[in-house]
Amino acid sequence: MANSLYDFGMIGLGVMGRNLLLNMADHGFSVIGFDKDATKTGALESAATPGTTVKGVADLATMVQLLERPRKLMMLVPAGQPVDDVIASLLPLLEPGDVVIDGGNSHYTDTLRRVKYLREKNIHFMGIGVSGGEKGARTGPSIMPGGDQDAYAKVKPMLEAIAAKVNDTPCVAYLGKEGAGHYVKMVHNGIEYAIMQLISEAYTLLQKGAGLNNDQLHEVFDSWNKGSLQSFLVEITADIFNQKDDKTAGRLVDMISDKAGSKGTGKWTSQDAMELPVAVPTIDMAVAMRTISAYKDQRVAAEEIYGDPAAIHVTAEMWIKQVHDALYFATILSYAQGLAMLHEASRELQMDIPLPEVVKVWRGGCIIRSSLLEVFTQAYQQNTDLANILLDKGVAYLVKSVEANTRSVVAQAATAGFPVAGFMSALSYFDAFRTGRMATNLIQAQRDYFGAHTYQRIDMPGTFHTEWNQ
Ligand SMILES: NC(=O)C1=CN([C@@H]2O[C@H](COP(=O)(O)OP(=O)(O)OC[C@H]3O[C@@H](n4cnc5c(N)ncnc54)[C@H](OP(=O)(O)O)[C@@H]3O)[C@@H](O)[C@H]2O)C=CC1
Ligand SMILES: O=C(CO)[C@H](O)[C@H](O)COP(=O)(O)O
Repeated sequence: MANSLYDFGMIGLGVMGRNLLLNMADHGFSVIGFDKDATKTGALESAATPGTTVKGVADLATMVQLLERPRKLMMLVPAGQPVDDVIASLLPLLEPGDVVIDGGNSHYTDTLRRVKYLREKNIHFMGIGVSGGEKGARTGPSIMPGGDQDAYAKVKPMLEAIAAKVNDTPCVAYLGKEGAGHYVKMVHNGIEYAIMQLISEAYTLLQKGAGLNNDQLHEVFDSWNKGSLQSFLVEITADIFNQKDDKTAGRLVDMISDKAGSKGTGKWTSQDAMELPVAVPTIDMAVAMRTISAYKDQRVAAEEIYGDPAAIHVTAEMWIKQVHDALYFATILSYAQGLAMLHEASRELQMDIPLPEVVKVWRGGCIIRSSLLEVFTQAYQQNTDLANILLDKGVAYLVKSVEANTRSVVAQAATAGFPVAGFMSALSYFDAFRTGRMATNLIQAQRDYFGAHTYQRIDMPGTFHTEWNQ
């Protein structure tokens, strides 16, 4: 490699950057990575598969000089200021036509700003969502590119080579204009938050409601992963219940604090949904529950005052079946909310997001991959402009098949006092969505009564105001 230039460069050799670069090398690309921490550049080279071409450098200018023109490089650094800092350091080193990719979880409005700024300097800037965590990055992630189509053409063969494959189809596709890649990744993470919240609710209903121990929880989630709930998140949940603690005689899950962290993408999904506007209450609830999880002292004090949930009065066998169905129902509703958000954002923000491609890209490699994505892929084959997957006949059949058990779980959990805001919000969204005439006519009447906000009638066109109670 002494006189040759490298195919691809990576800035930031943390969890994602290191593994994605090694994945590229495994697929025959010569790669070079930069990190300011020399231990990470050394670790990159020593982790490379023998026979692959991988170099680590601790000087950015050296990396840029060693890249084939036009240069193709990606940054995988924390979102926010670090991305702007990297761009500022890169700019004096680049030439017109070079392609710079932000593969991190940046907010799409930052990506829009950076695309514009770098376009003025004839640099192609792309926001690309990457999902799959550490293992996915190494062996095949789901990749969500958006932005400059010419730039995408330059990196497409490499992205297709490293992406996860489903039936030999790479889990990567062009997903829309400018900030679309990061928008789709943000909503992916919003759905991820919702499903994780629902699984944690199923856990409490089975553990505290039916008295299942960790071995039994492992068995239940493992069996669920072999059926209609097959998914990456259910699969890793089964594994988690099996993990022994290396510091005590118990299981690790029981020793982990119940304060859940977050890096922002779930909150952004809720915030941007309200901006559009579109309703994503199960995602909103998932964000809120992580927030409530931080109020540890207050929750412990409140438990003293209000007591524990009451018992569930069905057999464990029946309860497991009902909770399974509620999780299936609410998981479909979480995808429905996220995909409806993408449908609306595509139109409202002129991003041209191809929903049929999004669900195909999510079938493999990503954190929210599940057998349900095949169902949704078929739904979008029937109607490429489907506003909400709940309107698809195949999806409706599945939802109806588990509706009664979902109502039963929500009713019993509410009666007993279990915290199942995710399940409740999914059911509430469903019940509002399937109501042809909601009670919101009364809200319109109230708004007109106190604020002269006007209303529309159902029997004639126009805008009306009434002097109420005259
Ligand atoms: N971990 C995951 O599962 C996933 C993460 N992401 C996203 O990918 C991005 C990277 O995440 P991840 O790899 O987990 O993070 P890590 O913290 O593991 O790695 C980030 C790397 O960026 C470096 N870095 C930080 N600031 C700068 C800077 N100003 N200039 C140059 N390098 C810098 C860090 O160096 P140092 O440590 O020396 O500061 C570190 O090597 C984030 O946006 C994250 O949200 C996306 C999908 C999944
Ligand atoms: O993008 C990811 C997975 O898809 C990252 O793991 C992200 O950090 C998850 O979000 P949070 O840290 O807020 O739970």
